[in-house]
Amino acid sequence: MSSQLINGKEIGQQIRVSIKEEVQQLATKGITPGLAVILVGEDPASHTYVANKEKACQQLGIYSELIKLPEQTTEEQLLQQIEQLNSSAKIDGILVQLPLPKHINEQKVIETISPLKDVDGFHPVSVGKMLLGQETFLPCTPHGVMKLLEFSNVDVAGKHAVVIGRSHIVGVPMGQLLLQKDATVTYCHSKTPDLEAITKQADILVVAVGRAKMIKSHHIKEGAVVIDVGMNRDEFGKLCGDVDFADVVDHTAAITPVPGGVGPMTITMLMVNTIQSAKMKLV
Ligand SMILES: Nc1nc2c(c(=O)[nH]1)N[C@@H](CN(C=O)c1ccc(C(=O)N[C@@H](CCC(=O)O)C(=O)O)cc1)CN2
Repeated sequence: MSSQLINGKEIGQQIRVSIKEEVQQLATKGITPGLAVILVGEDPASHTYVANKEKACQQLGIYSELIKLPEQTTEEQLLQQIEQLNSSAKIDGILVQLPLPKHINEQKVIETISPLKDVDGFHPVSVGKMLLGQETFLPCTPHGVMKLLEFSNVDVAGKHAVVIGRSHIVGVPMGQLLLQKDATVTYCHSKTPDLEAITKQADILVVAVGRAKMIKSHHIKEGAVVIDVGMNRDEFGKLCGDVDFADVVDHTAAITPVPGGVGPMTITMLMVNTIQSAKMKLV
């Protein structure tokens, strides 16, 4: 079967063209969107991600502040930093890069960010509104997946979507967003007894488990759409997803690669959320 490669870099780029136009429109009204990114510690991957977020802001004309804090930063110091940004007129969006060092309570940090500036969509207020289908900041990775499906003309309504993974950041909101587009959604997770029996029924399979190349061709229904949210290193240190791409690709109608699939959409959707926040100044 010939499979369509869902190119997140290209789709993200298309979306960024319209973001740039929106930023220019806002400039005519005296508004420059502003994003603050806080990075605590020395995790190399996190350093790369925040550098890419800064670069995206620069390319699109979004004002950005990168606040790098040492590993030993206390929870109290981090919360104070967030409070300052909550009241900064220049900042529309605040993002604290995850994961945080172990001595800091992630949930407390998320709940300190003003829901009005919660461009990650992780605050309980944003999560609640998302579940109710109300307008809010949607979490960037699942929102990015929905955009990939839309731009690839994958109609979700009436399809059986299976989500493997139940993290608060990806799996759970992913299923909700698919449900809101009228998919029939099944969640699978580490306690699901017969994974294959369920994934084999999926018209759309979204995998977000964090285990390199775990999903093989025997998990896939012929002609399924496969979305790989995983980001792992294989035995040679090469970046790979949760799906064994080479084994699966010929059985799919469409599939995202890693790298170049879901990952680039995460940063693009962060830019979308930052603009959405800045636009609230217009009303
Ligand atoms: N506060 C947050 N923390 C984290 C989030 C998040 O959405 N908010 N998500 C991830 C990391 N992440 C963004 O922060 C992210 C991950 C991956 C990519 C990406 O573009 N990946 C590339 C490959 C990059 C590489 O070569 O290493 C790809 O898939 O093509 C962007 C953003 C955890 N933390």
